Amino acid sequence: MDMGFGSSITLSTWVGQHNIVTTLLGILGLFLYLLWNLVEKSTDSKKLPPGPQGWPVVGNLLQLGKLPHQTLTHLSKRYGSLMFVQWGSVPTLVVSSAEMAEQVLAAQDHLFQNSNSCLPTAPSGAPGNFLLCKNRGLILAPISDQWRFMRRVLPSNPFPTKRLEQFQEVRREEILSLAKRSLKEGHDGNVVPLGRKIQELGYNHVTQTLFGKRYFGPSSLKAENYHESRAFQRMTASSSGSGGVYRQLAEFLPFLRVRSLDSDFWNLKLWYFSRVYERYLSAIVADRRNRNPPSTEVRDIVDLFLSLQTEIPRSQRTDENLKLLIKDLMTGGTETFTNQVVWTLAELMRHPEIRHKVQTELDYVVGKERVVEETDLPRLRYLQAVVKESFRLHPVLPLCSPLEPTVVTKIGGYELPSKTRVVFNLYAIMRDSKVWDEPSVFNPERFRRRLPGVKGEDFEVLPLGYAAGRRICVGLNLGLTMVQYTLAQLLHTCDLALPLGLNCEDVDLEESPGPNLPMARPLQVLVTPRLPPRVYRGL
Ligand code: HEM
Repeated sequence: MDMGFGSSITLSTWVGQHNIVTTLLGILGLFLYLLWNLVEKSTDSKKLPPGPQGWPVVGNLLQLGKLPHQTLTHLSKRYGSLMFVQWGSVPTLVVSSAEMAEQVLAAQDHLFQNSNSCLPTAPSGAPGNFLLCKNRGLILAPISDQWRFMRRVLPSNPFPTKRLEQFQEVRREEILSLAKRSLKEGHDGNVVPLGRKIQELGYNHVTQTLFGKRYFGPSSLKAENYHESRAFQRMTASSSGSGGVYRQLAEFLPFLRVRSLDSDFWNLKLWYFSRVYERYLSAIVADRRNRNPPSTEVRDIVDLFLSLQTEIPRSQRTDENLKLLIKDLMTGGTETFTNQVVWTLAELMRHPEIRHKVQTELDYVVGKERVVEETDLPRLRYLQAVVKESFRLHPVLPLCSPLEPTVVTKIGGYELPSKTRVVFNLYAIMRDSKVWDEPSVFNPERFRRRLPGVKGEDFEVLPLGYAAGRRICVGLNLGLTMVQYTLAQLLHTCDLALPLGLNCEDVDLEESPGPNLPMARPLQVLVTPRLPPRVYRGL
């Protein structure tokens, strides 16, 4: 067969020759790649921190695995607490120890003052744009005037004690409802899916605090609320999920962001979901604005926003900003809380002696004739230690959003190119063996001996982000109170046990790569009452 190259050759000869050519080209490519790496290493070795060898184009992305915080922790043991990795086209510095975190943040805070920030695992296209309005709200927005405004609305301490007190009744009601529903469902020895119940509490609490509605549990299923409730439940279910590894890669490899690759219609679903969400929030805001006569009473965050006449200029008191705020607080305050409580309970089910100690403290401080009140929390010192230890071992946002200094900068003696992202691996920092004995062991006693705070001021325990990095959690007081109060009420009103045939060691602590690091397998327990029946009758 004439292949049109001037000479007549057979198809098999042509293919044979081309196989050789392809192999030679492959070898040449590999040789050039190794040479390129060698040259690059020798020129960069003085200025870049050590790190694992990457591949062309994808860099170290394929090495990250399903749980990047764990892989990076493992790698940092080999390459050190300042490690350089290449995430596709993005050069990244990973900080993995308390000492380095302090050096970078405390000493060099000025570098990050106007830095960009973007979540490493959030594909910017879909959830970023559709759900959280990238660049405009808080969570995914770079540090900008709009971001500063949003943080000002929730002043430097967004849920200060006085404002926390205002919503105390909501918390009490929702947490008691969780205990009552768990007891009811656990009646007759039924296994209770506690994780799901706590998730419902998380949503009910946030939607009640934000705009006075609840969508889970018996009272939400009243006839007039039924359809809205169902719609909300469908909406929350469809918004979860990370979109898969492929879409995560697309964050770092721009050429993967091709519309035709939306083969499972995930982007389309998210777009549809975001429209429904938008309509739903618009109705809530419009309803409140059109209330006649306008209410002067501040019952929730929406009321609060609308009442801040002097604090927020009129031009900023828009429906758009209010909706952005609701979206961010809902995203930030639900699954984080849920997963943190579930991780703590899982540890307590694995360690019955610690669980009993918490209950002994509760009986001593609260007694058995009434339920726990929020005002009891400061006296529950052992419970506080348990919560801190759970925050330390199970950070639900293990890789905080990276910071990106806008200028070339020197960190730890290394010169980093501009646009290098700096990622704080909270998981590694809080398991630093230079700071903690037996760092992987759940041992609340360590917080009885030492008392580092968890509000970002102490570089050894940073579960809520780092104060110096400016993006510290805006709901930290609320989150901390909710986690402590939920655990206290649940452990005081209920006895928890593992289903028949399961031992403590069977409680599986495997992490799932889902958003906010849930447990891979749901926590299932038996729930029975532990207070005299008259206490429950009065609730
Ligand atoms: C146990 C509960 C919680 C944990 C462990 C937690 C953890 C965190 C962490 C680590 C960050 C920093 C993320 C980063 O640097 O990228 C953060 C930010 C944030 N959190 Fe929380 N959080 C909790 C509860 C809450 C609650 C109850 C709310 C609100 C109702 C909330 C709202 C937010 C928001 C809006 C941000 C973004 C702040 C910004 O980027 O400026 N969080 N949270």
